[in-house]
Amino acid sequence: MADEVDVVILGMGPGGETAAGRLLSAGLKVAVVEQELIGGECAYWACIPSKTVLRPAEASTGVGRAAGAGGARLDWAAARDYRDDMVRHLDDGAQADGYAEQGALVVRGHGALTGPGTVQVGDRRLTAAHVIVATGAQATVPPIEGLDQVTVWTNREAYSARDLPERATVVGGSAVGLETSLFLARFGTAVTLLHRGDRLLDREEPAVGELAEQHLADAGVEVRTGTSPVHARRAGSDSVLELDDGSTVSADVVVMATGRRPRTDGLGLESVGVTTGSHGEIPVDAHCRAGSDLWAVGDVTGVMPFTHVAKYQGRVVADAILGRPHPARYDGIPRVVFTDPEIAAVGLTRSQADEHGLTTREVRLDLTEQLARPWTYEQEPRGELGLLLDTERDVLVGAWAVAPQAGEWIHQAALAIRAAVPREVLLDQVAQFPTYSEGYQNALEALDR
Ligand SMILES: Cc1cc2nc3c(=O)[nH]c(=O)nc-3n(C[C@H](O)[C@H](O)[C@H](O)COP(=O)(O)OP(=O)(O)OC[C@H]3O[C@@H](n4cnc5c(N)ncnc54)[C@H](O)[C@@H]3O)c2cc1C
Ligand SMILES: NC(=O)c1ccc[n+]([C@@H]2O[C@H](COP(=O)([O-])OP(=O)(O)OC[C@H]3O[C@@H](n4cnc5c(N)ncnc54)[C@H](O)[C@@H]3O)[C@@H](O)[C@H]2O)c1
Repeated sequence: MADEVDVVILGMGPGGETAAGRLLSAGLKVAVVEQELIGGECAYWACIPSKTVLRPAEASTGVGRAAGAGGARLDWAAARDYRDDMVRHLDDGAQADGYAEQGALVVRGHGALTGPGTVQVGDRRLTAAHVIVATGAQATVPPIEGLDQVTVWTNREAYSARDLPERATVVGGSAVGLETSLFLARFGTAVTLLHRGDRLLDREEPAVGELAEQHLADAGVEVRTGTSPVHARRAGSDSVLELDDGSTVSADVVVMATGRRPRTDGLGLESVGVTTGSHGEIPVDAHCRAGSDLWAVGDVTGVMPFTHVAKYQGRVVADAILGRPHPARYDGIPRVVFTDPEIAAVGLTRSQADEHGLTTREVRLDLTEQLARPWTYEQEPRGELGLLLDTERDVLVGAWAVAPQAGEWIHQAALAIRAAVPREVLLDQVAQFPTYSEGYQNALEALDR
């Protein structure tokens, strides 16, 4: 016999949870299916533990950077204990109880579509008017010969480790690679970061990658660009990578930060006529519709793999199911890397604007030359801001910042881009004093000159 509900949600990471919360509040009968832990990758092995252990690292160096303060000491055991509390000791019992109390049918196990509106979880069959696929993504490890001989970590091991290695080789020069390198280096690991491209964060403006490399080097990370591992081998207790430039790197652990792939294995997509895209993603329209009464949200859609996007898409789908559809827009979505200082960006890069045929003007501002806040904040101030203006529409289309707390104050640019706020309004807007946000006005004025 089948359990009949209004909506089945496959996967309870941030995307699934957001949709579930909204649909349950509206009084719908919802079944939530989870094969591991309610909360998903983000809550247990990604965003939450990584930001939790990066924070003491930032705070302790921040103390040293503030004149008259000093003497902060990092304590890995204490940081780890707090991290373990933050990830609920990998126990989602309270989450399951919470959903059950809200009226959800909580089903444990791997869910697979068996046809339109039907899902099989073990020997349990669910039928529903709508199915939302929110199964996320998993770390990919490149097929390097010999890798099975060495100690390999992905984000899961890095952010649940009890003990940290003395030496680590991190492969991948994007968000996970940068954050993990900084976290390990701050807690005393000797880190070599390998990146096959010429510049870190190569989807961002060139200046961003250059600043990222400089700040990581300042934190003691050895950054090696333009090289990748081609072979791995064990030498005693060492995990050795042989690189394509003929050199080798030895460490206790190799951390693979080489990207993620949508989780669609065994999902039964063929039973509902869905074919995945070239990166394994489930293609969706602007309402996150993947088929007739079939929806997909979060990393599995390959749209923008961030928790805030998964949550946004969860809202978009819930609203569509509840009869108040609105298309998702992604032009004002911030991208942040929690290094020290933080790296934040939103909108288009110059080369993307060129591809769109936009006429643009850009400005890059050293905030320490014009603002008071970097100097009141730390004695060796840091901070740069870049803006990209569409000169025909006279609105911002891109922004980036590499500066303390940039992830907090990028939102002004995000809203300006999303709402196409006219430049003259932005110029007339007043920021309180002193703040890094004042940089927007200086940068906009510099654009005029
Ligand atoms: C190290 C790291 C740090 C990150 N930090 C940030 C950050 O600071 N900010 C940010 O915005 N993003 C961050 N991200 C990205 C973020 O983790 C993802 O974008 C987010 O988790 C996506 O949410 P989701 O709901 O799509 O999927 P997930 O969080 O992956 O959840 C999917 C859930 O579906 C379940 N599932 C899968 N298949 C099935 C099935 N067939 N049946 C039942 N259940 C299933 C899984 O067990 C999982 O619980 C980080 C990623 C990594 C790796
Ligand atoms: N703060 C945040 O919001 C945050 C933090 C961490 C991760 N994330 C998200 O999680 C996702 C995963 O991050 P990521 O950094 O793992 O993935 P990514 O896809 O952004 O970057 C993968 C990196 O690995 C490299 N790489 C891939 N294959 C390789 C190979 N065979 N040899 C050498 N290098 C190789 C790529 O050049 C790239 O630098 C991203 O989409 C990211 O946005 C977000």
